[in-house]
Amino acid sequence: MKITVIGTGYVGLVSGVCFAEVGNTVTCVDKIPAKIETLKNGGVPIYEPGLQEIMLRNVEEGRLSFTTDLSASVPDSDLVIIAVGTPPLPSGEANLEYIEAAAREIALSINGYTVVAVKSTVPVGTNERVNSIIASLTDQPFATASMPEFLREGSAVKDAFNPDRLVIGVETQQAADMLIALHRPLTENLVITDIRSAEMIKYASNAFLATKISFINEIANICDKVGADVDQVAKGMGMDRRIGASFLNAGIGYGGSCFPKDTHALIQIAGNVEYDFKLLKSVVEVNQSQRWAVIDKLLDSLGTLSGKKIAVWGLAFKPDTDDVRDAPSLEIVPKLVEFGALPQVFDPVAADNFRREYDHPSVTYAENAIEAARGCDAICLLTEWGEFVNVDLVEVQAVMNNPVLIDGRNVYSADRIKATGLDYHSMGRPALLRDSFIVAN
Ligand SMILES: NC(=O)c1ccc[n+]([C@@H]2O[C@H](COP(=O)([O-])OP(=O)(O)OC[C@H]3O[C@@H](n4cnc5c(N)ncnc54)[C@H](O)[C@@H]3O)[C@@H](O)[C@H]2O)c1
Ligand SMILES: O=c1ccn([C@@H]2O[C@H](COP(=O)(O)OP(=O)(O)O[C@H]3O[C@H](CO)[C@@H](O)[C@H](O)[C@H]3O)[C@@H](O)[C@H]2O)c(=O)[nH]1
Repeated sequence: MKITVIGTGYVGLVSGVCFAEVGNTVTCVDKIPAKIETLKNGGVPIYEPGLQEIMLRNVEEGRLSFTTDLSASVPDSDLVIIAVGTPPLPSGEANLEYIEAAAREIALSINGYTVVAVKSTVPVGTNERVNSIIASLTDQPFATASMPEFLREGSAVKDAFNPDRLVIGVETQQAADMLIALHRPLTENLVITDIRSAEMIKYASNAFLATKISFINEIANICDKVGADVDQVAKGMGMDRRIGASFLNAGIGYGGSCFPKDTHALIQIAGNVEYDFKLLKSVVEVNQSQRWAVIDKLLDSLGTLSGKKIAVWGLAFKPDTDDVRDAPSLEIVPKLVEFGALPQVFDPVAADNFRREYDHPSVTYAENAIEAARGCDAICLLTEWGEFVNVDLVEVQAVMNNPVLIDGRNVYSADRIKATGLDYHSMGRPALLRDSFIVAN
């Protein structure tokens, strides 16, 4: 099958590589010449473990190419996938200008029967809008489809090749047959449904995962007060298959390019049909206040933050990515500065992206975890990179001015903390350091 993918962000690039790997001929298009230049030279404009190797192999074997010229590849394609951004508008609604522009460009280039599938996360009704834009600009035969993407940054390659399920929203059997054939090599778990339901599945999935995170974070806050351990609570809950163990890691809340944007968008989608999505509004509110828990714990430990050197470990919204979109660090570090603190920050790959979003003379950039900790009055771990998880805590304590460690992701065991004299604070694990705390793994 000949496929054009429009947009070379995470979704466009990873799905382009994935569909090439299973035997299709794929052209990835982006309107940013620098991105296409990087890709043509064998580079990857995003940080995604494992992607480059598969990408280069598919280029070498002639199944994958890159261009800025949409009109050159669309006419030959059986399938055109729209994977452009849908960033939030100030109202929280998804900005659909890139989707609509792509639909117009596709309409002017299609030649013969083509399926146009939207992979971007879009509100219910958007595929119908894409359909009417294309229909208004061409008399060529086409069908539209919704193919929401469920990959996670940092494990995008693994997710793309081992999906739990794939969702295909279609309205003709011909389009269904084509898209089933395309996805079968990846999984047997295909949900073939109508377009509106497919669009909704994506938002509902992200909103539910965000709900799990805010739920366990509130349980963590209660554990902090009643002297329990949220990790043990999550373990005990998660073994019930009706609940499931994943997405119950308490911490400083969710960030990234999807959960914050998509929860706000779903609240708006509901509001547009006069439905007040009370539960999801609370999920968002809990997530916001969870970020301040780090500051509260610092204030409890240090009294004041004015003039204090605070090491910040991790700036990316999660490990294994350089993405800082809606990262907790982008609110926590400015708040530290507002309180008069002097943050010493370190992230293995996201420091440049962070600095582009927030640059302040009070912030210094360290070369590694130990250098960030040197002379500090406290450390805040915001992202659970391996470098922080596996650090020698005895060495860390030795270089600090004052041994306070706020573990925003609950990564350290009781044994490791007890081997130090660190004044350790986690998110909902006050029971951890009690002598009577016994756990068997
Ligand atoms: N990032 C993720 O992990 C993820 C996962 C699942 C779904 N999604 C959804 O997928 C969509 C894309 O996300 P992303 O993070 O890959 O986006 P992104 O913003 O990183 O990349 C989008 C790319 O599309 C290009 N583009 C925009 N209009 C174009 C046009 N007319 N022609 C050619 N190129 C064009 C842009 O230049 C940009 O490079 C969003 O709706 C997002 O919510 C993202
Ligand atoms: O138990 C957990 C799990 C995650 N997080 C946080 O939640 C955020 C999102 O994490 P994750 O879901 O792993 O990353 P994303 O790449 O944002 O992926 C989500 O968003 C994508 C874009 O829509 C979807 O495709 C994925 O299925 C969905 O998991 C991060 O800040 C994590 O730190 C927690 O705090 N606790």
